[in-house]
Amino acid sequence: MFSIIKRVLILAGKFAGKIKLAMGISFFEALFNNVPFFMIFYIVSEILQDSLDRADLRFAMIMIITALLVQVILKRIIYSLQSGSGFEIFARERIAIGDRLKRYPMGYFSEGNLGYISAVITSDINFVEMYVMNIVDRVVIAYVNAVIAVLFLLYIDYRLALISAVVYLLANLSLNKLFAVGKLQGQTRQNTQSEVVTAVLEYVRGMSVIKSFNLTGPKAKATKKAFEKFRDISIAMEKAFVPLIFRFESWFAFGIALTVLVASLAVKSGSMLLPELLIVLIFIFRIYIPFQALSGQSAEIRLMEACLDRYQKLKDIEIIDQAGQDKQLKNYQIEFEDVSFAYEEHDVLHDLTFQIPEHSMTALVGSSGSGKSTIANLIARFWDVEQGQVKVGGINVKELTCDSLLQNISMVFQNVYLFNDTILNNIRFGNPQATEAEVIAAAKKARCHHFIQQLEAGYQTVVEEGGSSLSGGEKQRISIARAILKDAPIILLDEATASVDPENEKYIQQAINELVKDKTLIVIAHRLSTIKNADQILVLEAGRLIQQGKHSELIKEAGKYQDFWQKRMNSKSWQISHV
Ligand SMILES: Nc1ncnc2c1ncn2[C@@H]1O[C@H](COP(=O)(O)OP(=O)(O)OP(=O)(O)O)[C@@H](O)[C@H]1O
Repeated sequence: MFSIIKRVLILAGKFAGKIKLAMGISFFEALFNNVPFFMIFYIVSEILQDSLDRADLRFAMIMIITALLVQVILKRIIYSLQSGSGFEIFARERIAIGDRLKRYPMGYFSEGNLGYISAVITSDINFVEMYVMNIVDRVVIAYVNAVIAVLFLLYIDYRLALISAVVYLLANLSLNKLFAVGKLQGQTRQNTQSEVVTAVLEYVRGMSVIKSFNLTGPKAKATKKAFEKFRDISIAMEKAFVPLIFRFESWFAFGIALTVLVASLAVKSGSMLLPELLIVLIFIFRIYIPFQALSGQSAEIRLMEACLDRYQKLKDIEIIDQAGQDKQLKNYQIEFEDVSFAYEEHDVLHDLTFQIPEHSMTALVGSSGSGKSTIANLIARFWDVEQGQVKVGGINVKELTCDSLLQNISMVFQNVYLFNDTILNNIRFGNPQATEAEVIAAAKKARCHHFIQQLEAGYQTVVEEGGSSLSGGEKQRISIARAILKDAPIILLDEATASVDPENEKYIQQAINELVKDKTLIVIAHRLSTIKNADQILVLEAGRLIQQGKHSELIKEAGKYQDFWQKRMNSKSWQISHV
C-alpha cells in the first residue's frame, strides 16, 4: 500500500518535498476532521453528568466552526501543493521520456512495441496523472484516521482499542493481498490495452490497403477480437476481486459487532459509562469508513501500480548512447572496418570494409535486400554493430552521443514523414532557430517555394499528420528543404524509386543538387546519372561488398555491376521506345 506513495515520491524528484508537505498537512486535516465527534462526545458526557451549561455549548460550537474553517484552509493548501506538483511531475516525465525515446535503438520501435509505447505515454501516464495525488491523499487520511481511532478507543477502554487495532491489522493484510492480486491483473489488463492500441493503429494506418484489397472484414475482426479480449480481461479482473473485497469488508463488520458487544457488556458490568457507550456507538460506524474506502480505490491503486510498472519498463530500456560523449567531429570521412550486422537473428551485412572520403559522393548499388539502407542506418547509429567498427571523422560512432553524431547528418528518405503542423514549422524542424526568411530561402533552394505559395495559407498551411495532404514529390521537396536548412556536412540520401512525374522529378533533382553541394554524400542510388557521376560506387550483394570503384572502371569489369548497368540501360531504352 505504501509502496505507491514511495514510488510517487521517487518519481516526484524535486517535487517530493511539496508532496511530503501536503501529506503532513493531510495528517492535521484528518485530526481536525474528527473535532466535531470529539465535541459530541464532550456534550453528551456533560448532559449525562447533568453539568452542561452555556459555556460548554459555546466552547463546542467555537471548536466545531474553527475546525471546519481550518479544514477548508488546509484542504486548499493540500490541493494546490498536490495538483501543481502532479501536473509538473508528469509534464517533466513526458518531456524526459520523449528525449529518451530518441536514444533507443530503432529495433525497439518495432510494430509490436508501438502500441505499448503509445498506450504508456498516453493512457497510462494520463491515468496516473489524474488520480495519483487523490490516491496519495486518501491513503494518508485512511491511515491517520486509523491511528486516531485506536488512540480514541484507548482513551475510552483498552479492550475496544485492541479490537480496533486487530481489525485494522487484519484488514490491512487483506488489502495487501488485494493489491498483490490486483497488480498482476492490472498488468495483464494494461498489456491487453496495448494490444488494442496496436490493433487500432494498424487498422487505421493500413486503411488504404484494407480498402483497396477489400479486406475490411478480416482486419476489423482482428480489431474486434482485441476489444473483446480487453472486455473479457476487465470482467475477469472484477470477478477475481469480489471474494477479496468481501473478506476485506467482513473484518469491519466483525469489528463493529465485537466492539458493540464488548462495550455493552462493559456498561453492564459497570466498567464503562453510558455516554461512553453512546459515543462508541456513534463513532464505531464512522471510524472505519476512510479505511474501508480504500477497497473502492483499490481498482485505481492497482491499475496505477501496473501503469507505473509499465512506465518504468519503458524508461528502463537501455539507451543506445549510454557510453557516448559529446564530441566535435574534425572531419567527415566515414569508415566501415570489418562490419558485420544482424537484425536480431537475421544476418544482413558481412565483413564490410570501405571508406567514404569527405566531400565525396558514394553511390550504394545492389538488388533489393542487399543491405543498402542498413548501411545508412548504421552510419546514423540507428542500430549498433556487433562486429567491426563504423567510424565518422575517425571516431567510432559508439563513442559519440546520438545528438553529437546526428547533428552532422541529414537524412532524406523516400518515406517522408511530415508532422501535423504548419509547413513553416515542418521545414524549421531542420533547424529550430532558423528565421522565417531562412526557412523561405531553404524552400526556394529545394524548389518548393512556388507550390507552397499557391496553397491557401502559404507557409502557415497546416499539413495533415504524415503529410497525406501533399503529393509524394512535394513531401520529398519539403524534406529536402528541411535538410538544406539543417546544413549538415553528411547527407544520407535514398533516391526515389517510385515514379514521379517528369516535372516533379526535375524539381527534386534540382533540390538535391542544392542540398549536396560540398557535402559528404552517401546515396542509395537508383538513377543512372547519379551512379555515373559518383566518386565511388559500392556494389552490394547479399550484404557483401562485391565491387568498388568509379563507373568508368566498373563498367569495364565483367561482373554484377556490368550486368546491372546493361539491364538498366535495356529497360530504359525499352521504356523510351514504348512511350
Ligand atoms: N528493421 C528490420 N528488422 C529486421 N530485418 C530488417 C529490418 N530492416 C531490413 N531488414 C532486412 O535486412 C535486409 C537488408 O535490408 P535493407 O533495407 O538494408 O536492404 P536494401 O538493399 O536497402 O533494400 P531495398 O533496395 O529494397 O530498400 C533485408 O533482408 C530486410 O528484410
